[in-house]
Parts: sequence; C-alpha cells; structure tokens
Amino acid sequence: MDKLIVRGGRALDGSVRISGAKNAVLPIMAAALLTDQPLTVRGVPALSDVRTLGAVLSELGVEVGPVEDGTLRLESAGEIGHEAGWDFVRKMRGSVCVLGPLLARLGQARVSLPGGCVFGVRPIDVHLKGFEALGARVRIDHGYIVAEAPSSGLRGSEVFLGTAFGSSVTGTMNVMMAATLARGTTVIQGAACEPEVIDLGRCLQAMGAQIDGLGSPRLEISGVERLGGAEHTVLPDRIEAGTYLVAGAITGGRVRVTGCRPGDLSSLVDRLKQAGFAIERGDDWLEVQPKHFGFRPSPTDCTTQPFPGLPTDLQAQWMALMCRATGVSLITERIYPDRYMHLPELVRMGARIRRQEALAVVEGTERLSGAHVTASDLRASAALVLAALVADGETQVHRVYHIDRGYERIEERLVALGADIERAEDD
Ligand SMILES: CC(=O)N[C@H]1[C@@H](OP(=O)(O)OP(=O)(O)OC[C@H]2O[C@@H](n3ccc(=O)[nH]c3=O)[C@H](O)[C@@H]2O)O[C@H](CO)[C@@H](O)[C@@H]1O
Ligand SMILES: C=C(OP(=O)(O)O)C(=O)O
Repeated sequence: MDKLIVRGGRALDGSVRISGAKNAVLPIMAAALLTDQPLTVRGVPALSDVRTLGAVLSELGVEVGPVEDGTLRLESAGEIGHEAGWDFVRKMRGSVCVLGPLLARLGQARVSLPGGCVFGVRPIDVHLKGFEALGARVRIDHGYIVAEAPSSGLRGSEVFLGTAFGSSVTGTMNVMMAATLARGTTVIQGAACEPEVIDLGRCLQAMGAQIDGLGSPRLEISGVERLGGAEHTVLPDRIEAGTYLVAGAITGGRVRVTGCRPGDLSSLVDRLKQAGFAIERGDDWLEVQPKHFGFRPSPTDCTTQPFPGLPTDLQAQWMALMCRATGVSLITERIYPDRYMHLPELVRMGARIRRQEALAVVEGTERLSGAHVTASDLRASAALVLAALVADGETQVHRVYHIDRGYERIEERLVALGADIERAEDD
C-alpha cells in the first residue's frame, strides 16, 4: 500500500491537462455489453477504477483491449456471462452499471452489490425500481442483485427515478441502458442531468440508441432491436478539474486547467469568485489566481446539489480550502449527509471544524500543520492532499489507493505544478 508524503508551503504555478471523466468512462465501458460489435472509447483515463471495471468485463467474456494513448477497444462478440462477482465489484461503485446492459442483452444478471466510496448508505433501490418498471423480477440474494427479464424481454414503460436528494446518477444510467433494447418506449421522469449521464447517452446514440431529452429530467427512449459498434470520446473530468483549481487556490498560486469544459464547473467558479479569487476562462480552460501574494480566501458557504449545483464530489476539497479562510463558512452536504470522513483528518492538521448532521461549520485558520492522516475515500484523500500542500512541515497521507481510483498520476501532476510531493511505500 502506498502513501503520499507532502511538504507544504509552495504556491502552485502552471497548467495541468484534464483527463477523461471517471464517472462517464465506467458506464460507457459497461455499454459495450449491449452490442456484439466493437466499441472504441477515447480519452480513457489511467485509473484503477478503469482497470477494475476492465477486469469485471473480462470475466463476463468481453474482450478488453489495453489502453493505448487513452484509447480502449471493447468487444462482446463471444459468449457473455451474466454473473459479476464480489472480488472486483466490491472495489467500485461504477461496476453496478453492468446490471442494465446484462439484463437488456441476456435477460438476466447476477451482480454483487457494489462497493466504492463508503460515506454512509448508498442505496440502489432506484435502479431496481427502474428494472422492475421494465418488467424484470429483481431480488437481493446473499449480497447479490439478481434480476430476470420476462421471457418476452424487457418492455418500455414510464418510471420516476427521483430520490429524496435529487436523482440517481448511476440509476439513471442503468435504466437508460436497459431501456435501449426494451420493446416499446420508456419514459424516465426525474432523470439525473449530470454531464456524465449526457455523455453516456451520446455514446449510446452513436451505437444506434433512440434517446430524447438528454440533459433534462425527462428522457424518452424508444427501444431498438440491436445496437451496433461506435467510437466515442469521453468528456473531461469536471471533478479532477475542480480539484486542481482548488489546489491552486489553497496554495495562493496560479493554476490553469486545460482540456476541460468550463460550463460544467460554473458552481465551483461561482464559489471561487465569492471567496475572492480571480478566474479567467477560455473555451476549454479555466485559470484561478489569488488577489495578491499571501491571500487567504473569504469565508464562503456551500451546499452540495445535483448538477449544475456544487457537486458532492467537490465538497471535501472545498472544505480543505475553507479551513484557510479568514472567517467561518457553512458547508451543507445535501447528497450524502454523512460524507464527512475527511473532517477528523483535517482536524489532525489543525483545522477547526464542527459538524452537526449534514452541516459542517468551518472556522478558517492561518496555519495548518503537517501530520499523519488517513485517506478514507477518494475525494477525502484529495482534500487531505490539498490541505497538506499548504500545511507547515510534512504530511503523510496514508492509504492513498483511494486516490488512484479517480486521479491519474496525481503526484506527478502536482510536482509539475511546483508541489513538493512524493509517493512512497507504506509500512
Ligand atoms: C460512479 C459514479 O458515477 N459515482 C457518482 C454517482 O454515484 P451514485 O450514482 O452511486 O450516486 P446517486 O446519484 O445514485 O446518489 C445520489 C443520491 O440519491 C440517493 N439514492 C441513490 C440511489 C438509489 O437507488 N436511491 C437513493 O436514494 C443517494 O442516497 C444520494 O443521496 O453520483 C454521485 C452523486 O453525484 C457521486 O458522488 C458519485 O461520484
Ligand atoms: C464517490 C465517488 O466515486 P464512487 O461513486 O465510484 O464511489 C467519487 O467519484 O467521488
């Protein structure tokens, strides 16, 4: 197991190119199960989640090529199995996205309940409700989701996929994929509008799927007999881009993220401006700069929300930034009220944070100090690295395998921006 050793105090300066989005590439890879023709995916990031899903798909019988120059070829021409076991599926959330395609293509699926970041309950009732609406029988059995389509196949229907906190991203993706091969028309109300859902939809359209309403909460999917192969380039990762912008901001440096889509980051840009940072933008880049040397952010509240609101996947990073603010900020986590595993670790570094249920009260401080901290999940790890960049002395972030799930070569990229950070084997 690796750790990251960070010696804080350097202002970052430079530009970093953003990779393809983890949360889009995973369902897109799963979509290869929907056709016996090759699917070529470009802009594939070198992440452990991509390798893990590759292993899940390989076990199912998909030919998964190596990733070369960010291009991955997947082909499900041979016999495809319907079981995805605990070994790999437990490592990541995105693997749940094989359910919809397996059900649509084979009429049956037995898939382990997924893993991924652990920050409280992460239900999948919405996925199952969607499959049931398409006529499938679904049950949980010994830690597995077991789903069976009627002998005549899935049939289109209308289903509401909203949740108490918005809508389910992977739930929408799963049901959308299942519906592409169902008989008749499916209407999904309360669909997630995240850019990654749209990206998957565009890939499915390129494969021949009939989907209307992408980006809106109402999707209409007319089932087709079969889907074909396609080539698709994955959209840039807005969470990776946001993390590097906050890295620049927290160090009082100047960081430009390139190859991104500024429109996907409007909520973060709004918060950064509110906190007093200067933001410049081009068609495919964003740059953050402090107002002056030694600048500390103004306290700035945030509430996580479905797109286009501030993503829950940037909440931990925002909290790290507010630990350095000149006053008190309120953070409200509305998507996952318990997503605060980074909080006690930031406190180890001298942060002043109190929490009551979904609300965290962050009192900014001039000085954070390096410490041993433990990464509990992907974005919590990122937040600890960001805090370490500005802390006095050395921080050791343990259990960083989480960070490799979602950030490609993070320490190399930070070093290129001027950070003092290295990876080492943990004891
Ligand atoms: C692989 C992937 O794409 N992961 C992302 C995806 O996770 P994931 O798709 O698992 O998250 P969801 O969008 O499903 O969850 C959003 C909200 O809906 C609730 N809910 C969800 C499903 C369900 O069946 N019932 C239910 O009530 C959840 O408790 C949560 O409050 O979206 C999250 C919210 O943007 C992100 O943090 C994750 O990075
Ligand atoms: C929560 C995340 O991932 P996952 O859903 O795969 O656990 C994330 O990307 O921040």
